Amino acid sequence: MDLHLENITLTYPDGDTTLTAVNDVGLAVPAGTTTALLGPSGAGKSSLLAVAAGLTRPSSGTVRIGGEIVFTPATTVAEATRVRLERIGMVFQSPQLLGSLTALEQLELQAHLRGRRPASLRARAMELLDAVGVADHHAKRPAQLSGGQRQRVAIARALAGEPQVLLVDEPTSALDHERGTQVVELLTGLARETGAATLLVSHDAATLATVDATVRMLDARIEQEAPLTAG
Ligand SMILES: Nc1ncnc2c1ncn2[C@@H]1O[C@H](COP(=O)(O)OP(=O)(O)OP(=O)(O)O)[C@@H](O)[C@H]1O
Repeated sequence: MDLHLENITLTYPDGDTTLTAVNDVGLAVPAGTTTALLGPSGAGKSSLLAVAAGLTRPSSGTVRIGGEIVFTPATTVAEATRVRLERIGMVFQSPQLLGSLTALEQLELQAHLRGRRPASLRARAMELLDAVGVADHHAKRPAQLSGGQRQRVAIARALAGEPQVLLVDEPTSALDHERGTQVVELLTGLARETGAATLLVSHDAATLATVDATVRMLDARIEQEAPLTAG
């Protein structure tokens, strides 16, 4: 489903005044496509992602998924949590896997928590681990995996909940250029395959050849929106 951020403003209290982290930002991510959010440190990227995830209430503006308003300044924590559980997948900069579970179990737990009951939960989880290239490691715990493998498991785990929207914070920061490019390519392909509207924050423009669009933030505003040329 499409993700729409409409007129999003987010301010934080800053002493006697307020700091505007996101200033009247509009952004549309069509279903099945990937948009990369670029910009210097402090531009407001993580703040915008937090609003899109319902982790932070916007000061003004609305977030829609598939046309339906899901987050506004009035959304309660309980409502936001429900929407996040049912509709949104998240991948954080550091993969935040559960230390005691194998790669396969991380996915099974996620699907279970989200009430997903595919005919064969295990088969679907294995399919996703295969899609991200770590099926051979399905029985390993996080400590037995490399940083890149953990990142891939985290991506597969986010998709195990069958999210309509996938939000990804700096997926390549712990990876070298080649692996970073592979992970972005993987995310772009999975978004297309699953129909998830994917928004990914990145510092590394060089890894973004396969995304559908890039958006640059500067001083809390969107600076430009341009489809990347193919290749
Ligand atoms: N919880 C908070 N309370 C107060 N100010 C905050 C908070 N979170 C972020 N800010 C401020 O909001 C602005 C935007 O920060 P944000 O983290 O969204 O930027 P960013 O583009 O993601 O930066 P980076 O690339 O360094 O992560 C910054 O000036 C930051 O100091």
